[in-house]
Order: sequence, then structure tokens, then C-alpha cells
Amino acid sequence: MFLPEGSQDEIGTIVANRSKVFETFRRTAEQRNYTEISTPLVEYAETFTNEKVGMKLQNMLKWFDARGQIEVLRPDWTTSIARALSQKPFRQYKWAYQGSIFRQETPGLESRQVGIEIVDLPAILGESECLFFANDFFGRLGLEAVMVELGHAGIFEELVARLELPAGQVDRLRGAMHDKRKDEVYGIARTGGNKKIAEELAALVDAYGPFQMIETYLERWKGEPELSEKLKHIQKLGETLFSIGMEDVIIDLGRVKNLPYYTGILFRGFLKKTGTSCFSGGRYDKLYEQFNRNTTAVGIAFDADILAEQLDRAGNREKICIIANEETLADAEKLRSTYSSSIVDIRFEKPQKGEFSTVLRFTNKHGKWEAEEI
Ligand SMILES: N[C@@H](Cc1c[nH]c[nH+]1)C(=O)O
Repeated sequence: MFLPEGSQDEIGTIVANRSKVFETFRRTAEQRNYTEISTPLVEYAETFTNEKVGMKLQNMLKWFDARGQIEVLRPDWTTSIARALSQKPFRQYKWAYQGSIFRQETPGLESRQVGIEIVDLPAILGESECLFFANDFFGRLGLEAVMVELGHAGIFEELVARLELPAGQVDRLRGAMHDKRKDEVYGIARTGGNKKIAEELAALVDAYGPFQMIETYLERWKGEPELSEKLKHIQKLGETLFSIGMEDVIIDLGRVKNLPYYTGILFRGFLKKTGTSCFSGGRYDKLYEQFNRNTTAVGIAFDADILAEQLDRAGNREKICIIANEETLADAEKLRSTYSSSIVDIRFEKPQKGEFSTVLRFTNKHGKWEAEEI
């Protein structure tokens, strides 16, 4: 009644766990030499809808400002950071951010991300860093069961460019590929005038799974330097991950870009238990061209809401209640400081059963107040 559909208040554990995700993220970023960046929540729609970015206005939360310009609630961090970094010359390469994004298709409209963007570093260094960061961050959060999926936006785009398809059909084909609807992929691709490429695209629908599958495709695309080069790139990155003990790596060679700006490697993370996606990112070297900057750029955004849901209840620590009165309030506060790693609450009344693991009460013994467990 008082909130728009989808918006919600939250209390307790979920809020605490999200703060833990934010804090852990900041610590990870700081120790890996990132600089924090924040951009405004309200931006011009044009920043996201222009030709180089290509995001769809219909998916944004928007309104007109007094001069008739369309403003939006930030739908994407990567693009607004590119805008911000292009306005001044910076010497830093590694940027970290945390906060909300708003997309019409997101349930509740708002979702919270923590993420990194790496600008101007050699490709394999930036890409490995994104995934090393993920590994480090998950380790600190105590989340180990995460599967990394590698793909490459250029594989699908390279094959599609060899067909003669109008832009609208390419979008439809990308959608069918994304949903792994093989017959539809073949059907649309077949109208592009090249049966072999249509078959190749249809086969890509099934080209996901164990990392070793890359060998099969290297063999299959032996005479295709553009495609082989992309496979070798995925292979190199995967092997770097294996070398630091990240073993849960799979590939999806039929993966298509989920945001229009991706140009190269794509990564996603899935929780092994539920299959839920918990991070997404990739290379987007062309995004900075709109600001006349020729650079390399890669990044990754973690879904802070999903990660927060995975953490243990914040109340796993010992909970102590000290029952005091007006006279013993100061003593109770001093006593609290001796339990620095527990959750300690002071009450005047006895708490409900089960609320605390330990309850202490001050009693007056021969004129002296002493705390005793009850
Ligand atoms: N901005 C992307 C993630 C990303 C960060 N850097 C590159 N990609 C997203 O919201 O999915």
C-alpha cells in the first residue's frame, strides 16, 4: 500500500549480511591496490543509450528533467565509470565500486553490486586479475563452491558477421542463442545465406561444459585463425586459473554478450549448489571510444544480494544478555567490554527464553553488585 510493487523494506540478517559483503569487498579491493570510485545515482539516459553503449531505454527507470532531457537511475556501473574516467586523466588502472543499479526487468527494480573495472592493463593481466579477485573475495566470504564459466563474445559475433542478416535478425539470433533454442538458431541463421555457418552456429548451442572441450574446438577450427585465436585466449586464461588452484572452470563457447558493449572474453560465476549466477563480467575495449579514448577495459560485477543470501546467519556468534537496573547500568557497560567478540545486550527485564545463549544478572551481595549467570 505504501510502496511501489517490488520495492521492499528489509530488516535484520539480510541487511547485516549485505554489509558484510560490502565490507569484505572493500577490504579485498584495498589490499589488491584498487581505488574506490562512486558515480551519481542519476545520469542522463544518453550516457547508456548512445550507439557505443547500446543499452535499451525501455529497461531503465526514467523521467524528464526541467529541460526535457531524459534522466535515469543508474542502470549500469561499468558505463557510468567509463564516463567518469574519461573526463579526467587518471593514473590508476584498477577501480572498485559498490552500490545499487536499477533495471526494469530486475524483480524489485533495484539490485546491489560490488564490482571492479580494470582499464589500460594488458589483456591477460586484467582478465586474470578479475578472476583472481573473485577467488580471493569468495575465500574471505567463506564461499568456496562457485563455478567459473568462460566464454568469448567474439565467437558468435565473428560467425554472424559472415552471414547476411539485418540487425533485427541478429538480435533475435543472439536471443535464441542465449536461450539455447537450437532449432530457432538454425532457422534464423539459415536465412543468412550460408548453410555451413548456420550449422556451425547451431552446433555452438551445445558447446558448453568441461574445459577440455576446447581441444575439440581447436581441432575443429584449425583452419580458422580468427576463431582459433579466441579459443587460445580462453585456454590461456583457464590454465592460469588452474595454476592457482581454481579448478571449477567450465566453458560456454556459444555464450553471447548479455550487455551490448562486450567485445571479448566473458565470465560468469555460478553457485554450485543452486546454479544461481553470482557474478558476471567481461572485456569491453570499445566502450571508451565514445570519449575518444583508445584503451583496454575489463571488469566484473558481483551480485551483492545473492552473495549476502549465502552467508551464515550473522547471529552465529555467542549472544549474551546482561540484566541491569538504573544503578548497575554503568557496571553492565563496563562488563560488556570484556566480551569483545560476542554480541552483548543490556536489558532491564529478563529476556525471552532462547533469545540469548548466556544471561547474566547483577545481584547485590553485601552491598556490592556482582554479575552472575542465571
Ligand atoms: N556491468 C556489468 C558487469 C561488468 C563489469 N565490468 C564489465 N562488466 C553488469 O552489470 O553485468
